[in-house]
Amino acid sequence: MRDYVAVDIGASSGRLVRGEMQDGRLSLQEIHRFDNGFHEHDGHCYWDIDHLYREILRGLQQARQLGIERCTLGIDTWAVDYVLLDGKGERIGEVYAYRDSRTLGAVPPVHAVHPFSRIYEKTGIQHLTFNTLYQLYAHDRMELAEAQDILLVPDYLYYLLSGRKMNELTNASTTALLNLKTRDYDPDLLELLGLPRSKFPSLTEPGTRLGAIKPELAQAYDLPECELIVAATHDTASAVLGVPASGASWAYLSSGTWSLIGVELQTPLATKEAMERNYTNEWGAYGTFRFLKNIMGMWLIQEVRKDYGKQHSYAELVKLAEAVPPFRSLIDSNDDRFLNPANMTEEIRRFCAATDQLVPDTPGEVARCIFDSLALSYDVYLKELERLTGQKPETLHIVGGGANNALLCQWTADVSGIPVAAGPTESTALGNLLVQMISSGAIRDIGEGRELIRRSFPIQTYVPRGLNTGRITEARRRFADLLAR
Ligand SMILES: Nc1ncnc2c1ncn2[C@@H]1O[C@H](COP(=O)(O)OP(=O)(O)OP(=O)(O)O)[C@@H](O)[C@H]1O
Ligand SMILES: C[C@H](O)[C@H](O)[C@@H](O)C(=O)CO
Ligand SMILES: [Mg+2]
Repeated sequence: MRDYVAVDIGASSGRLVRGEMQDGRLSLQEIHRFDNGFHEHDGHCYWDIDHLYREILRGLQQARQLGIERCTLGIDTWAVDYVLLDGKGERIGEVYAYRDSRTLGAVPPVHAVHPFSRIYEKTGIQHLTFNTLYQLYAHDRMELAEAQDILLVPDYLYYLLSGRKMNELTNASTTALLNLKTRDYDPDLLELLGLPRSKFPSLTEPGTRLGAIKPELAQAYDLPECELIVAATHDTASAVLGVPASGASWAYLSSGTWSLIGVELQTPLATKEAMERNYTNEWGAYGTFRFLKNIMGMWLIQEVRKDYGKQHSYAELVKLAEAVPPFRSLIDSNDDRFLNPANMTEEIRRFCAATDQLVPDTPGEVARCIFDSLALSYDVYLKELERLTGQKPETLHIVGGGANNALLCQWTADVSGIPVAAGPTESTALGNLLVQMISSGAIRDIGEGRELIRRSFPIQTYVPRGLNTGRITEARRRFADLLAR
C-alpha cells in the first residue's frame, strides 16, 4: 500500500494529510493540524516560517508513529510571499506577510514605469497591491543585493527538507513577474526591480520528482523515508485540481481565507475587459490557466470571530446569522479597507453607516451581513465570468472550509440561480495528493483523479429554491450601487 502525504498550509491553518487507496477509493487521514497566521512587530506583518517548518517535521514524526515508513510528500501554501537566501543558503531576514502595508507605497512608482495595462498584457495577473512585484519593489535594496536566491514560501519549505532550490510555476505565476508569452520571468519587470534572472531558480513543473529528504534530517528527526514530489505549490492551484468536476461547464469557488472564484482554461484570457474587471490568469498544473478573481472571503468572518475573542465557532456564527433577516446590511467585501483593518467588526459597521444602511450590531447581524455580501459577490462574478469567457457554468463547485457553511452555499445557489456542489473541504490537500499519484503512476491524469475524488467523498448539492426574487433583485440593485460607488 503506497502512502501519499500532503502538506497544505493556508493563511489560517496548516495540515498534514495522508492519502491511501482502499478498494478503489481514496481515503484521507489527518495526521497533524496546526494554526497559522501572521504577527505584527516593528510596524510590519510577518509569517513565523520557523514555526511552520517545525510543524511539518512534527507532522512527519507523527506520520512515522502512525506506521508510515515510506511515502511521497508534496507541499502547498498560500501565494505571493517569498524568502531571501544568502550565498550560504541561509535565510536573510524575516518573511513578510502579504497583508503588510509596505507595498501600498510601491504601486505608484512601479506603474510610473510600467502602467498596469502593460504589466497585465505581459503577465495576465490581476492587480493586488501585495503581488510579489510590488513586495520586491518595496523590499530593502541591501537585502535584495545580498540575496543569492529568491524562493517562494513553499519552494523554501522544500529547500529546507531537501537542500534543493526550485521555483514551482503555479505559485511563481502569482508574483506578477512571469511573461505569458515566453513562460519565464519578464526581463523588463526584473530590470525595474534591479534583479537578475539568476536570483530566481529554474521554473519547475508540478509532478517533478525532487528526491529524498536530507538523510541527516531524516535521521535526526526519525522521519519516514519520503520522496519529495513538487505539488502544485500554490494552494489554490491544488484546490482547483481537487475540484470533483466532470464535463465542461463548471466553475469553482475555493472558499477559505480568500474566496477564489473562477474557471479552468486551456489558454489565458488576458483581454482588455478581463483586465478592467481585474481577473487573473494564474498558471495551473498540466498547462491549464486559473482564470479567477480574488474575493476577500472568510478572512472577514475570521477577523470578526477574533474581535469577539473567538467565543463562537464558525458553525455557531452561521447559526446566529440564520436567525437574522437577510440583506439588511451589505458591504463591498473587496474594498481595500477590509484588507487588514485594526478591527474588522468596527470597519464593517463604519462601512454600513457611511452607506446609509442599517448598522449591524450583534455577531449574528455582522455574520449575516458578511454572508449575504459574499453570496451577492459570487453572483456578480459568476455572471461576469460567463460574459468574459462565453461559458455558462452549469454547476458551481464550492471547495475548502467554506463548503461547510450550508447557509452561504444555499444562499449562493438561491441568489445566483446556479446549483452548488459543496465539498470536499480538503480539496487543496486532495489536489496536492493527485499530483503525487499521477507522478507515481497510480492514476493516469487529473480527469481520473477528479473521478476518484467524486466516488470517494460526499458532495452536498444545493439547488436554487426560486425564492422571492423581488427581494433578491432589490438586494442585487443595492449591491450593484455599493460596488459602483
Ligand atoms: N463548520 C464550519 N461552518 C462554517 N464555516 C466553516 C466551518 N469550518 C470551516 N469553516 C470556514 O472555513 C474557513 C477556513 O477554510 P480553510 O480551512 O479552507 O482555510 P485554510 O486552508 O486554513 O486557509 P486558506 O484559505 O488560506 O487556505 C474558516 O474561516 C470558516 O469560515
Ligand atoms: C495572496 C493570494 O492571492 C492568496 O494567497 C490566494 O491566492 C490564495 O492562495 C488563498 O489561499
Ligand atoms: Mg487552504
